[in-house]
Amino acid sequence: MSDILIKNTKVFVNNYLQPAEVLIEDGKISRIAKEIDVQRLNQVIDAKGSLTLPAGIDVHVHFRDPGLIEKEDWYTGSCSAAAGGITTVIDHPNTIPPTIDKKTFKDKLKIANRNSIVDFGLYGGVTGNIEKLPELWKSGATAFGEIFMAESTGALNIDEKCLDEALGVLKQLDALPCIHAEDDKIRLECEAFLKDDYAPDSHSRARPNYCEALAVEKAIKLIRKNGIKAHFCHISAMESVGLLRKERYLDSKEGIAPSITSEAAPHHLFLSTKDWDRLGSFGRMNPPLRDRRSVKMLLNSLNDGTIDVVASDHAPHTEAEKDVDIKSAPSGVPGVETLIPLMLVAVKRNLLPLGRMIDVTSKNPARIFGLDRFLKGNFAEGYDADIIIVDHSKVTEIKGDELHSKAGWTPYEGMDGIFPEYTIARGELVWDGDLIAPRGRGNFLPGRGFTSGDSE
Ligand SMILES: NC(=O)N[C@@H](CC(=O)O)C(=O)O
Ligand SMILES: [Zn+2]
Ligand SMILES: [Zn+2]
Repeated sequence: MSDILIKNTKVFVNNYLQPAEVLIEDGKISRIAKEIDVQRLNQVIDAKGSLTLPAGIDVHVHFRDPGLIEKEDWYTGSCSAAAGGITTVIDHPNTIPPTIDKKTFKDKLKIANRNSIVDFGLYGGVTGNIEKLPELWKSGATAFGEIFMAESTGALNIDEKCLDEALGVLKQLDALPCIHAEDDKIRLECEAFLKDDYAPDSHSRARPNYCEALAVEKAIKLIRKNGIKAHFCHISAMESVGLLRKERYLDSKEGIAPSITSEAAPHHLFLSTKDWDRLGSFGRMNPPLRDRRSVKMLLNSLNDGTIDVVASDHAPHTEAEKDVDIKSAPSGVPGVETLIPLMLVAVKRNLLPLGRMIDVTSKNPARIFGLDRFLKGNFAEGYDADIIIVDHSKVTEIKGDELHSKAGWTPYEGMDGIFPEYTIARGELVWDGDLIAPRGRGNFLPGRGFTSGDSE
């Protein structure tokens, strides 16, 4: 494996940016110092004053492979990740077939092993398959979900009774459930009421804030009843944030670590219901675009620590699939490649501090999903060299046709992004303006329940 010395750069260490050099050996960060003297080196990168930062860990992607590879596959999805500064992903189970038992898990693992250029974990799906959860855990599922409380792409949603049962089993396994919280009864009622309304923004009205908040509330009750730790996917409504804040408070009063963690998606942080006019049916995703008040609240809660993680919910669909009326369009937008670029612009605009951005895109996802065991999520000597080099002054326009997802479009068209100059994954240069990584170089990062021999 080639060694790399990054010269003429700045690193964010001890809470401030400081000039440094970074030495990478055997895939690890081996030294961070003002000056590093080495005799023989394979490669020197002159960062020309750019920042060397931890790469992102995106715990919420839908790479669509197997079964939906007209939308994305493990190679294109992982290329899109690497080009956007993400070196680890966790893939959700709503593929065809869905990842809901040992066989479908192993089949997806084989495909990912052969094709992914970034390291990856896989979620185990939760449907009516309660008796299959232990075998998914043993096969190496990182966590479980997304557990759909309402219909979304793939229609894997379950009712409260089934959720309760699943939480009971996952508690026994000591595995983490990840919940897509929307209330399906409210969705059905609102959709029926809006059945003749074809305005794109009717999708936001069909799944209103209280549709999410009520599901969050119900899920919290079941989480507490089962005494389990849990994670909420893509929180978007201000009312949900209030509920999560309360749970944080209750845990802190008991003097215990937070039992409930959550993530926000870039489309809920950087887009709003104002974008319906521009996006039309391309703006359809679940949970839907929210109004400015929720957007502001979401950003505040990312800053104050109520929300722990930013994850893309990369959910690509082709342009042809999306370019239909709002009710026929599938839900979901691509986002793995634009997550870090949008967050870097947010830092530049003082919407959140750089240290907090690093926490929510790298440190916290590693800790919550147990990837710190693999030496991920810490920009420090001895940890995996998962690194991006970014020129913070170089703001460019996001263009869908320059991104690497099969989707070929982005809801952020024309918006500002700061893209990485280089992405280094476990010490290997994978992106330098071109993708230079061999297919299949990504490693599987199995969950804690993995029993070797059970998953080859
Ligand atoms: N977010 C979406 O609107 N769609 C996701 C599924 C999901 O996360 O709900 C998809 O897989 O297409
Ligand atoms: Zn979801
Ligand atoms: Zn999703």
